[in-house]
Amino acid sequence: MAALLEVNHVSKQFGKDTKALKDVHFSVAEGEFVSIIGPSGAGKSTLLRCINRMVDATSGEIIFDNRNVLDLKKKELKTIRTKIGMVFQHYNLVNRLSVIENALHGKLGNKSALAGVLGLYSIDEKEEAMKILNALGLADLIYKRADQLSGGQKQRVGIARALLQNPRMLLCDEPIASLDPGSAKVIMDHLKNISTNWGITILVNLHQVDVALKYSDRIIGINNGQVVYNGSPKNLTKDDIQLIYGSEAEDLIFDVGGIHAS
Ligand SMILES: Nc1ncnc2c1ncn2[C@@H]1O[C@H](COP(=O)(O)OP(=O)(O)OP(=O)(O)O)[C@@H](O)[C@H]1O
Repeated sequence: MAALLEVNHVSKQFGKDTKALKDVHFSVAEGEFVSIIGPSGAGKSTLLRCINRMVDATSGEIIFDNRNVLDLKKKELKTIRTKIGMVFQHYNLVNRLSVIENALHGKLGNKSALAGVLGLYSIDEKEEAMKILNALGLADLIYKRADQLSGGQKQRVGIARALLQNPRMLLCDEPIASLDPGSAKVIMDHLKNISTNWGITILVNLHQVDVALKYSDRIIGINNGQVVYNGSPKNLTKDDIQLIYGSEAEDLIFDVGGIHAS
């Protein structure tokens, strides 16, 4: 399948000394579900942020839908960002607004500033929001304020908002790190369904190796800003885990249990 995203030799340096990404190189096919794993500080969030230019890479190329994201001017960047939805660990909802108002914020990238400020949404947009909220099991909660929701419900609103952009890809930065195991499973099942049945490409940062093994078409392992594993979950060995996590690996191998012997 054709690559939707190509990350070509991307490096990112913060200040004089911090090399957060070093010559990172991989591609992602349309509709693929790819997990990025690695220890704290490995560069996972920086990588996702470079892809939608929340952070500017120091060098390299990021080709999304045949355009180099790093070359885009403000207006083109705004257009391409509507095609790249972002899902955050802490949801980034507006607490005083309702579920449906938060979800409709996904449409703001396509609107004039005035229409956005006035909250002017068409009937079609509202119907689309209802359809997506229904698919995410939120139909009964549409008028509830965001600050009255559970963490798992908030994250589903965050996903609905991202889907209302009509994205081709979702970047999910630790989407289950603040959730209990039950809510985490619901979120991962929704993300998998969005990739498999809606054809939307998913790139997700995860701390949990067992979750990455269960849900991913492919795993990218990062250590100290470098890609040290890029392959199928089926082929991930204890040696690969050791390479990705270094001294933290022993606990993880114990937790993951079923991982293949190298
Ligand atoms: N805005 C910034 N300014 C300076 N250094 C930064 C900045 N953002 C990240 N870093 C540094 O870049 C490196 C990679 O950080 P990043 O947050 O991408 O790692 P991570 O793998 O996502 O970690 P975690 O799993 O803990 O979220 C770290 O050394 C971090 O301190």
